[in-house]
Order: sequence, then C-alpha cells, then structure tokens
Amino acid sequence: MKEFVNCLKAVKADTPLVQAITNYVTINDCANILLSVGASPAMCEAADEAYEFSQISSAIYLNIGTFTKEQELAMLLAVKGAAKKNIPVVLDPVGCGAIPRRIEYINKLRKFGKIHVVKGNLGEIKSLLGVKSKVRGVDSIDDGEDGIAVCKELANQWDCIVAATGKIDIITDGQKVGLIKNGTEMLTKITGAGCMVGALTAGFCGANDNLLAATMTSHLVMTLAGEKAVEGKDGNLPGSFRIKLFDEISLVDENTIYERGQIEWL
Ligand SMILES: Nc1ncnc2c1ncn2[C@@H]1O[C@H](COP(=O)(O)OP(=O)(O)O)[C@@H](O)[C@H]1O
Ligand SMILES: Cc1ncsc1CCOP(=O)(O)O
Ligand SMILES: [Mg+2]
Repeated sequence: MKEFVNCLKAVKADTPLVQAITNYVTINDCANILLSVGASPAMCEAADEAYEFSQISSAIYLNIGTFTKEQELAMLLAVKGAAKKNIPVVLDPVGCGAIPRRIEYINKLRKFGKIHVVKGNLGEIKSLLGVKSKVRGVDSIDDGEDGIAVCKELANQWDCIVAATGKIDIITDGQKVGLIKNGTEMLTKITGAGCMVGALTAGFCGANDNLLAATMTSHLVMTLAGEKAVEGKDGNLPGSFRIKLFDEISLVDENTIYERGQIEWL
C-alpha cells in the first residue's frame, strides 16, 4: 500500500499539469476532479495549440466520448508532441465497442505516438482487442469472466498499461495484474465516473514514473472516494453522491488507503 500512498503524495507535491482533450459531457467534472486531487487541468483542445501545449504538460488525457473533427486533429498533434518529450498519454476509448470507426481512429492515433495507458470499461477494452464484448453505447454490460486475460493480452500487444473498470478494476502491464476491489455501484449511476478516473490516471501518471503504480492509485483513490461519498448524507441519491464525490476525492489520504484499500496482486 505504501507505493500508492507515495503516488498520492507525489501528485499533491508536484501539482502535475494535465492537458485534457475530452468529451463535452463530462469535461467540467474531469477538470474539477483533477483539482480535487491536487493536479492542474488544462482543457486545451485547439488543433493549432495541441502540439506545443502537450510538450509543456506533465501528462495528456484523451477521451473520445464526443470527439469532433477539431479534437481528432488535436489528439494526433498532442500525441506527437508528447512523444517528442516522452510525456505519458492516457486514452479513454469511450464508446469504441459500439462505434467501429473509433477503433480505426485509435489505430491511426497510435501511429503518431505512444499511448502509455488505456483506461476503459471492460466492454471497451475487449473491443480494442477485437474480442466480442457486451456494451450498451458508452456503458459495459459485460460480466467480465475473461477480463484478466483480455487486459493482459492488450497490454502485451500495445506495450502499455491497461485498466478495465467494473465491479473489480483490473490493472495490468501485461505481466503483473492488480485488482482494485473497492468501489460502489453508485459510481455507475452518474455519468462521468469512468471519464473522471481516466483524468485522475493522467494526473497520477504525470507525477509518477511507475505508471502501473500510478494507475493503480488513481483507481484506488476514485473507488475509495466513491465508498465514502455513498456513506454520507443522501449519498444514495445520484445528485448528492456526485457532489460528495468531489469532496471525498480531496479527502483521500494515507489513512484512507491503509485503512480501507482492498488490493489483490495476481
Ligand atoms: N458494479 C460496480 N461496483 C462498484 N464499483 C463499480 C461498479 N462498476 C463500476 N464501478 C466503478 O465505477 C467507476 C467507473 O467505472 P465504469 O462504470 O466501468 O466506467 P464507464 O463509466 O466508463 O463505463 C470505476 O471507478 C469503477 O471501479
Ligand atoms: C454519456 C456520454 N456520451 C458520450 S461521452 C459520455 C460520458 C461517458 O462518461 P463515462 O464513460 O465516464 O460513463
Ligand atoms: Mg467510460
């Protein structure tokens, strides 16, 4: 657990600058969740700024939830700029299980530079591997019995960290597999929980060289905050839960991690 505590301390100490090119449904939530954890968001998505801005950022967050033609070009340039300075890139392939052209775009994106972390729900992760998955639009309805094998395979094929969210989050570098057993189903009752944990993952990768530990920690912090938010007043109601989530993200500390963290390494 100490490695996760150290990852959290590094974010709060370094205030990593995260360039986010993300969807307009949850863009504000992603900016605020990064501020809540101690990072610094910049939703810089103009195509003629993305190449330069990526090179002054600590990490890049790309989320194709509602990607526009401007964002398509901006993401290519941001990945190219990040590759020049070896800056970590986190991709959330929202909806790729339901919209095949998104997988074609991601394959093009990977030709412009390295994707260091792919974070999606299990249906999206399976779709990237070309495995039949059960999705409903941007949501996964996959029971995930083969989730670990799929995540390891994709991590090895793409030489990246893969994080598949669900009741249990699966995080792997293709060799080691970490399971995050914290969380609450309430996180599925608000839009943006996946987007927000993707943004947090970029924040943690921007302050920690060990991207596996950083990705484990972002998912641990999100699920611990979710557990504490649902325990609060009216936390069983989606509107109250969502607001409390931002509060609880800012309150997660080493005690929370040591006392409540439920991690299993395979
Ligand atoms: N059934 C569940 N029980 C507890 N936590 C969950 C459950 N499903 C998802 N989560 C958590 O909710 C967050 C969003 O995951 P998910 O809903 O899979 O992403 P998306 O919103 O991209 O579909 C993650 O932190 C995940 O751990
Ligand atoms: C509903 C929706 N439609 C396009 S992007 C988006 C938000 C998806 O957020 P998340 O993947 O966190 O559920
Ligand atoms: Mg999602």
